[in-house]
Amino acid sequence: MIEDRVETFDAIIIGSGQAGNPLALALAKEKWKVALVEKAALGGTCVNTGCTPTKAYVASARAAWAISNAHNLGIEVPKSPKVNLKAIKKRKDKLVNDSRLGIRKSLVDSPQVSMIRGTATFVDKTRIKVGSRILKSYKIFLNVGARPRIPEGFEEAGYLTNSSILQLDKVPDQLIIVGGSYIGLEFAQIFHRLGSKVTILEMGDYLVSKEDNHTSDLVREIVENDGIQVTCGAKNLKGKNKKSGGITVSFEKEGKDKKISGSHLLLATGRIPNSDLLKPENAGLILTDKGYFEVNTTLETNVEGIYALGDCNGKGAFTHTSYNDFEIMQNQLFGDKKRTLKDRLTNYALYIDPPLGRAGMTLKQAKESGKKLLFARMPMSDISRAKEKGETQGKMEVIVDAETEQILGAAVLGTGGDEIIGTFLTAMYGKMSYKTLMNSVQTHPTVTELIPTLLQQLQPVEK
Ligand SMILES: Cc1cc2nc3c(=O)[nH]c(=O)nc-3n(C[C@H](O)[C@H](O)[C@H](O)COP(=O)(O)OP(=O)(O)OC[C@H]3O[C@@H](n4cnc5c(N)ncnc54)[C@H](O)[C@@H]3O)c2cc1C
Ligand SMILES: NC(=O)c1ccc[n+]([C@@H]2O[C@H](COP(=O)([O-])OP(=O)(O)OC[C@H]3O[C@@H](n4cnc5c(N)ncnc54)[C@H](O)[C@@H]3O)[C@@H](O)[C@H]2O)c1
Repeated sequence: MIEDRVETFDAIIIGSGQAGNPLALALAKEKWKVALVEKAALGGTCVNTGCTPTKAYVASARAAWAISNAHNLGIEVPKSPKVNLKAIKKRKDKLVNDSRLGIRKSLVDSPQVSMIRGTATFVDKTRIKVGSRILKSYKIFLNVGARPRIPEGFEEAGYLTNSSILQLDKVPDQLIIVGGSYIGLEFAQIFHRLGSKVTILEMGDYLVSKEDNHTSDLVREIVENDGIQVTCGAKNLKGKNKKSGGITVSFEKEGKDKKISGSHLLLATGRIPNSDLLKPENAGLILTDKGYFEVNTTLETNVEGIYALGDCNGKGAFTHTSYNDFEIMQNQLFGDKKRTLKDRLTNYALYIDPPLGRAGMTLKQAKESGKKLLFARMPMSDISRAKEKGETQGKMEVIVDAETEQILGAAVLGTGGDEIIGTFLTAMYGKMSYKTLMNSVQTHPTVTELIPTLLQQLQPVEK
């Protein structure tokens, strides 16, 4: 009976994320008949509730901060800035909408692509159900992304997530943020700078615990210098709505019971993959213990013909890693088949101000690799350009393989760090000797000109 209704395609893509959309267009260009299934807004997380809206808010928050701190540069501003969150949101909504419309237009303009709205589930290895429709293909690409993880203890609390906080049109008076990592820190600084009193509660001993402790400590110093309250080592957190309005979060710290109250609560406690929504068991797909699809280095799952791209494969959690998955897929399907996950280096930025740019290994990871290492670290306060800007918080550091002379990792926490890290990354992709970069002449006055000086300071690392 079901077979009567089956619509066949050369490929089915599930999820209009950072890999799904370009893949649909690339397949269409090769004259494949493609179904692209999406349950929510086109563009996925990055466009709608991730990078684009948050970095729009980061820009507004930076403007508020620059005005409030202009007196440090000899500019007297008669009054503190008046923040209009409605206007900030409107600007953000326009950026998001323009991006969505661009994606929509490119897909609609492609007659090979059928846009199908709804939640997809597997019927079996080759068939997908969306509402009353059954789609069939021997090539299925999953780009279903992830959603906020809500920990136990918040069943009785009204909370915000990265998505709902972007819908507020009034700045919260007191914002409690549970989770002191990428999402928590970016929103903490945004809303603090827009006028909220912000408290971060983190269960671990360090903020951004994936970084080296030295980096985490400096990040903490930066956000605390801004005026954000931070409590690490907060265990057993529970949230409750107050009868009088607002929220109370209770927790334990060093064996003592503590409590704080606020007007709003943001949960920034990690993300879980949307793999479960697909009923993957119907296709015999294997998931890792954290719910990610298991993939090989060319993104194929344990089921032949089914591929997983982007956040849902657990191999990256960023827009650029999802897009790179698309590039690998395209190369495997239509190119020389040389590109694989093995080529990719770790890189990302944490968009607090000043930002942290990261590439390759942390020092802890490099030590665990057992390689002979060289290491150097310098404070941002040593750089003329940082001094001239009056933005001297942070550091630059680099780790080198003593035998190959190649750079294994770098961190630039400081003004322009998100851009400057690209210099290290380029040297790493080029498998360049650190000496080439050390002997390069960089432009004065830039923060990048510290790189050659930093490399001159390299010292062996004790095992
Ligand atoms: C607050 C925040 C800030 C971020 N900032 C950055 C940043 O600055 N830089 C950066 O690189 N990364 C950032 N990220 C991460 C980045 O947004 C994601 O890594 C990126 O969007 C890649 O996602 P994706 O392509 O895997 O899937 P997504 O973009 O999440 O798309 C998945 C799509 O699949 C759809 N879907 C899911 N299940 C089904 C189903 N069963 N049927 C139909 N459709 C389905 C979803 O509705 C969604 O549209 C941020 C994330 C957040 C939350
Ligand atoms: N700039 C960027 O590229 C950017 C920005 C935001 C998000 N992202 C992506 O989004 C992903 C998710 O970010 P995230 O910050 O939510 O997740 P995360 O997994 O990095 O951090 C979650 C934090 O919440 C804490 N936590 C978890 N449960 C808790 C509890 N019950 N009580 C107290 N603390 C608790 C954890 O210890 C951890 O520090 C990241 O992996 C990142 O890739 C990227």
